Amino acid sequence: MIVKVIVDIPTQQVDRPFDYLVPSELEAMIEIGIRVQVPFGVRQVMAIVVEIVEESDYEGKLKPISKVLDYMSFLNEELVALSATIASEIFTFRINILQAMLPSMLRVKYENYFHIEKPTAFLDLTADYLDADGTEVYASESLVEVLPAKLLKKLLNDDIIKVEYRVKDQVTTKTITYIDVNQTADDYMNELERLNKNSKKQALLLQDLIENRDQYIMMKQNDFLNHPDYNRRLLNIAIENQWLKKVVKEVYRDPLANQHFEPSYEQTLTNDQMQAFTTIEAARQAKKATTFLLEGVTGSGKTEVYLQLMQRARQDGQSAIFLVPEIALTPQMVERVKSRFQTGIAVLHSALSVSERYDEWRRIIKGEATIVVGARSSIFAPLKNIGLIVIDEEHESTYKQADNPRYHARDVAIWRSEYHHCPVILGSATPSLETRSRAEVGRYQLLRLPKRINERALPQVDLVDMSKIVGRFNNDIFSPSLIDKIQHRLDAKEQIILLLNKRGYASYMLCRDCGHVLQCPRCDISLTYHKSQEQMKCHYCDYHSPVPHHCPNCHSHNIRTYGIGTQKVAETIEELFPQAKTIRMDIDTTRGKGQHEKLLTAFSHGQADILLGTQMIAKGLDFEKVTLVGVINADTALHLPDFRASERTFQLMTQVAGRAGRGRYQGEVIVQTYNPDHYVMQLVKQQDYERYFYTEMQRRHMANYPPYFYITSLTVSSKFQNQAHKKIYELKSQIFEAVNTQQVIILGPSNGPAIKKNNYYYYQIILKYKNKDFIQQELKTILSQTQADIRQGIFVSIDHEPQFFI
Ligand SMILES: Nc1ncnc2c1ncn2[C@@H]1O[C@H](COP(=O)(O)OP(=O)(O)OP(=O)(O)O)[C@@H](O)[C@H]1O
Ligand SMILES: [Zn+2]
Ligand SMILES: [Zn+2]
Repeated sequence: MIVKVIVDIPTQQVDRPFDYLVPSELEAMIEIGIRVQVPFGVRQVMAIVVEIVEESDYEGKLKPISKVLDYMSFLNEELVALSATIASEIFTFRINILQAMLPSMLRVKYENYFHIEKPTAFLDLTADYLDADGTEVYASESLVEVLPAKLLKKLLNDDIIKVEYRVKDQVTTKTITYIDVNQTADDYMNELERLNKNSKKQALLLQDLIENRDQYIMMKQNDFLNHPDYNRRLLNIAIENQWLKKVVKEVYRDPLANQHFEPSYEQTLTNDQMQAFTTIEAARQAKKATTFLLEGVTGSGKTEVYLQLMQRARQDGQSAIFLVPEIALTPQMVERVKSRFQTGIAVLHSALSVSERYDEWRRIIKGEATIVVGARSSIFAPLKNIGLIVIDEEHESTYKQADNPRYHARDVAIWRSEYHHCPVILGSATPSLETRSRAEVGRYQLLRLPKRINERALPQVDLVDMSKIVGRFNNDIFSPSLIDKIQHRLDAKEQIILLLNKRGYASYMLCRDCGHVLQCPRCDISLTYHKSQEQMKCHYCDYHSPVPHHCPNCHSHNIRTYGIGTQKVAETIEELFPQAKTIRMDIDTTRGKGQHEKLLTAFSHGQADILLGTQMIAKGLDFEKVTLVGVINADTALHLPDFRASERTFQLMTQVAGRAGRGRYQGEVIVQTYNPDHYVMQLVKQQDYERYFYTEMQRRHMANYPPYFYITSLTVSSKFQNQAHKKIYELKSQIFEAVNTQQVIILGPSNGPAIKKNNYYYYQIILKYKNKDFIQQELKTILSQTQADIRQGIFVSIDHEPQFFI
């Protein structure tokens, strides 16, 4: 057997398959997508099997692979083939894509352990190879050395043993402590007779052990301790006297096992929903890889359409992928999927432990989970026979990976759909301009849900001009009209969502005497004030320092924080509405695992009147009693130097406004802004996505921005400013000479000082072009030079369709 592998060396020269011999004893372990270790030059490297062949074209003598690193493959043929396409489309190496496709737990240092699931079967089958009969001994990597690969494979396939990944130096296994009986009832009788008459509790326990001995067999320690007459001291005595013994067992926890989901049933679709449903369902049945844009206003029932379509796919034995922008922010969505389907769902959540995640992947590969819910990287879930891919809130920038490999989940979804001949749904109330314009020209099929469910009205949006308010009232946070509306809703016992738009905005520290702003010494930005930890922090690197009491520049004590944080707003709410209960959601209050969910559940159960938060509260929430949404500061991000600044502002405002009035009561929205005449604010007020789309398209057209032009950014970074500076100009002239400058517009680098992040200096140029053919080859050339650049300490990155700029 010969395998073709891609080695884990990200350079152009080796970005192709290499042939290796498989020693016959390892053949049984080989699968496509499995990681192996191979000799490469003078060293051993990791490699991924991309093809299994019988013969090689290679002239020389083939070397054998040294080791098999996995016991099961997390990739399949489809994904391995796709990795080549993606790599060439986004200017990176194939190994980078393959690595990104693997579950993240394989990217950390881990050890394999074997857990023996079926001891009897295990002992029967391995009797010829193992002399000891204790199964514990073999529950480690050493099993590989003792058993032939074929047998090992059989044990794994038949679930007799299971591989468990444990992160090195980190205990991830969860245990439960049991207590167990250690003597016979007669023995307990004897003990009771010998017992000092004053030991009442002990007597009670022994009495019960005599009468109900069976109940103490493998009893959970907690159950014992919860017994009203027992306590820890008693347990310790019982163990010392050997009446009882302790047994510690590992548990494999299904992250969703303890959660109960009320089953939800299919709703009768509205006419608009029905139309979308039947069109997409027809494409699925006809095995057409059509991409649909489901453009539906907030609360129009997009999710119900996804769920019913996934249900149909499942009924036909197909699988489905459902992508959400961020799992932690969308607990309600996960709950809706769970409660509809109950079983066979894998939720790929970054907060899962390594072993939990391993279990989820294994269920996907074994076909036990056919619906995968997750964020961006779940688009690589190794499902077979996909019948539908859904990308909810398709406009979110989180679908594009910000660092290498810079893939966009939407593109991957469309490629996969072509392989599986299945439809893709891109859903949003505010589609990205790229997507909406593709629907315009027919590359995607546009389906609309223009109305809310049950003909509910969209909430009324009012703009409040803050420039007329600041300084005239007691506080600069709430306008009188917002205060008025909040009071009104509180009186009516309805709920309120308040958004503090922190995008492009932070609290910094400024000296009132000399104007000095506290800066990060390693980066080019001001430090942000974090009240909860009383620290100044850098948002680019991990630099932090205590809050200074005097200005480091002029020593004045007149140094203060500027800008508002959620904490400050929460304090103001408390002053203004002492009777109201507020839940605050921001990075500080949601740090713990499951914390988002807890806060949102509390709010949905009516345990608070006001939900105050940053943009994390804008997405997908469906609370029926929310009738007022207040945006405290709408335009902090409007003037960022980014051509998508207004698009993002429009999307955020529309999304958050959409949280109001989803139930029986009419909703309203107050948007506080310093730019009430700005077209974005006007269109937010009118809640008119279509008008917004055409207006914005015109602006993009005039400035030659996407979707009229493609954009690729080239970023150079180095610890030495002059080196980075020199390199960016070299690249610029290299491109200038190689391409037709009628076809490719080169912008930058900007004349300002270099951006400095974490002690690296950054320069960027932007390429704009209408036709990829004019630039493709040159970008590949630049990619092929990167290895040589790295040796000189210069990092060049190519970002096709960047979401953010430096
Ligand atoms: N056909 C239907 N009949 C009755 N209720 C429905 C129907 N479809 C959806 N709903 C309900 O209407 C509400 C809004 O629907 P849903 O959350 O699916 O809208 P959405 O378009 O996904 O919302 P958003 O994009 O604003 O998050 C939900 O509470 C949902 O259960
Ligand atoms: Zn910094
Ligand atoms: Zn000063």
